[in-house]
Amino acid sequence: MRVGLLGHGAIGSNVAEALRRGVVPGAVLGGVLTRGRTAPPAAVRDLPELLASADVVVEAAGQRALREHGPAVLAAGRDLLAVSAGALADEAFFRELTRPAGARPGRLLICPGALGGLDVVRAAALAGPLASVRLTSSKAPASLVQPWMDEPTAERLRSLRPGDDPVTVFDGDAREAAARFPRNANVAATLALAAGDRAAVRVRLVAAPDTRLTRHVVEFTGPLGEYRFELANLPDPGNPATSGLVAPAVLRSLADLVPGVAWRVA
Ligand SMILES: NC(=O)C1=CN([C@@H]2O[C@H](COP(=O)(O)OP(=O)(O)OC[C@H]3O[C@@H](n4cnc5c(N)ncnc54)[C@H](OP(=O)(O)O)[C@@H]3O)[C@@H](O)[C@H]2O)C=CC1
Ligand SMILES: O=C([O-])CC(=O)C(=O)O
Repeated sequence: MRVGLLGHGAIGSNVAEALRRGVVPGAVLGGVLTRGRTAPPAAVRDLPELLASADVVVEAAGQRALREHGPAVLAAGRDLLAVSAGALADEAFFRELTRPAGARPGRLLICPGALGGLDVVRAAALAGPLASVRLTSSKAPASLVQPWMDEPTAERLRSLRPGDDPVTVFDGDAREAAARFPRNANVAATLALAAGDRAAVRVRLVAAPDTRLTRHVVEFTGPLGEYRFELANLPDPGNPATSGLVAPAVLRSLADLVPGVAWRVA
């Protein structure tokens, strides 16, 4: 299975390196497409070249890149494994990507990324509607700074030090979280997709000066019980906004796509 990579940053470079080391038996690196700010190994010039090099395309390049390239990847019949699920919070784009054009379009697959436990969320959602679905994410304050923030707010986040109180920077629904924090709240959109109701997930983003870890706490109630689980991920050294777990999560998802795998914990 030839893997085409969109993006060669914190996630993409780790995925590329692991594929070259043979971490996923049966999967090899096809090509890598970036905006050209770096020159990654196996670099290709444009999307047609990436598609020619790949059976499956991994998007690890951001919500804008998923919008730009996702429809053409699917229309070309390639499966698309996406990490920037926040782009799907936009209703029109969600419809476009989940009803792809083309005679035999590829499948859209959402990687769990920095999150886990989505098997439980999806199973519980099949038993009946979920209630009070909540995600609370806390991470390094500086990685929550956004271009649209006013300077005093951005500066307040940048100047938080260990010992200072945590600051809630967002409290609202998953759709708005994903749009306002495109490099932080893809997990919120992923949880909303897993829960089956993209409007119902309540999201709180917290700037936490006291921890090295990025925490995601998922809570919900379903017809079969009450659930709460927490992940505490070390940030990726290349991008503190991104959990180090995301690249291995991509590799795990790719391993499940290799043809001929006889069993799996799905
Ligand atoms: N679901 C999840 O749990 C998570 C999802 N994410 C998503 O993954 C994305 C990537 O994260 P990360 O690797 O840390 O980001 P980085 O900023 O480290 O890397 C981004 C890479 O994408 C490339 N890129 C950007 N725009 C385009 C484009 N239009 N076409 C092709 N390549 C492009 C950049 O190329 P260049 O070098 O040329 O600029 C760069 O190589 C995030 O923006 C976020 O959307 C991130 C963390 C968790
Ligand atoms: O990496 C993380 O912990 C989560 C993240 O940035 C995102 O969902 O965009």
